[in-house]
Amino acid sequence: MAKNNVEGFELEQSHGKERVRVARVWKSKDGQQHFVVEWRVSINLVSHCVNSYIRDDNSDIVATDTMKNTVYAKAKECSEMLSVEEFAILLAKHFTSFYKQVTTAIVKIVEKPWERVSVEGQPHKHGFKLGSEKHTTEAVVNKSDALQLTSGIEGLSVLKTTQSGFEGFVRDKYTVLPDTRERMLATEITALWRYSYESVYDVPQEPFYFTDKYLAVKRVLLDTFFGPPKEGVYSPSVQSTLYQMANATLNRFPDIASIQLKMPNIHFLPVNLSNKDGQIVKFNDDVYLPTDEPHGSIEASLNRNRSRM
Ligand SMILES: O=c1[nH]c(=O)c2[nH]c(=O)[nH]c2[nH]1
Repeated sequence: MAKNNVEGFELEQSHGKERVRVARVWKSKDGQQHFVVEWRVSINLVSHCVNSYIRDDNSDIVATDTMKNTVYAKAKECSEMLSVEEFAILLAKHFTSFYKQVTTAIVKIVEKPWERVSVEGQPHKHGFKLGSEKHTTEAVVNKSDALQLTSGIEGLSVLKTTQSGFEGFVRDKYTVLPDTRERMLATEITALWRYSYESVYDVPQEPFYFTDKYLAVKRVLLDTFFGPPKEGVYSPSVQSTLYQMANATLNRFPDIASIQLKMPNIHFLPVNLSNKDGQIVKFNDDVYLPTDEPHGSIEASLNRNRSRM
C-alpha cells in the first residue's frame, strides 16, 4: 500500500484489476502439437496517485482497463511457452519499469489444470481435459527489481483408508471422541511456498524451472502423505502428517525458504444403524458417511531458520 499523510490522516491505497482471464496457445515448430494454458490474473499496483483520491485529479492513474489489456498484450508477446511464475514476474516487472509512479506491482495468477488427454493410448496433439488441483503464484516486484515469489497448490484432495489414528488428546467432560488407531484420513491440501530469490535477476532462467519445481513439490507432498505404496505410513494426527510434509519440502528444495500448509480434517463418520428389532449396520471400518462440514482446520507454516540461510 502507498502511504500518504493527507489532511491530518494517513491514507493507504493501491488499485488493480482482479480475475482477468486469458488462455494462450503455442504450437510446435511443425504446427502439429499444441500447448495451452488458462490463467486468471489479478494485478494490484502500489503507485503515487494520491491526487485522484483527494483532488479529483486522475492524471497519475494507470487505468485498471489498461492493466487488463496489458495481460493480453504480454500474452501475445510471449512467443515461447513459459511458466506461470515467469509470466507473473514479467507482468509485474513491466508495471514497475514502464510507469514512473508505480513503486510495487503484485501479480497473482491461478492456472487452470488443463491436461493433455490420451486417446488410443497416445497423447493427443491438441486435446485437453480439466484436472483437479490448481497451480498458483504471486510475484511482488518493486522498482529496484526486488522480488518476492511464492507458488502454491490449491484443491489437492487426498484420502487414505487406513494407517491413520488419533489418540491421547485432551479428555474432559465434553469429550466423546474415542481414541483410535484406525480411521479414514481425508483432506484438501492448500500449499503455499516462498522461493528464496530476492531479485528478478536471481531467478533461474532454465525453461520450465518453476513448472518442474511445482510438480516436484507436489510429488514430495503426496509421497509423504501416503508413504510407500504397499505399507503406507502411519499418521498419528493431521498435525504430524502436515509437519512431515512441510519438513520434507524444505529438506528437499534448497531454494524454498518457507512453506505454509492448510489441511482441513474432512471427516468420514462411521455408520451404525439400528432399529427396535436390532442392528442393521454395524461399523467395521467399511461403511462411512462422508461429510464436508463441519471440518477440522489445521494449518501451519515452516520457515528456514534465518541464521542458516
Ligand atoms: O488429526 C486430528 N487432529 C485434531 O486436532 C483432531 N481433532 C479431532 O477431533 N480429530 C482430530 N484429528
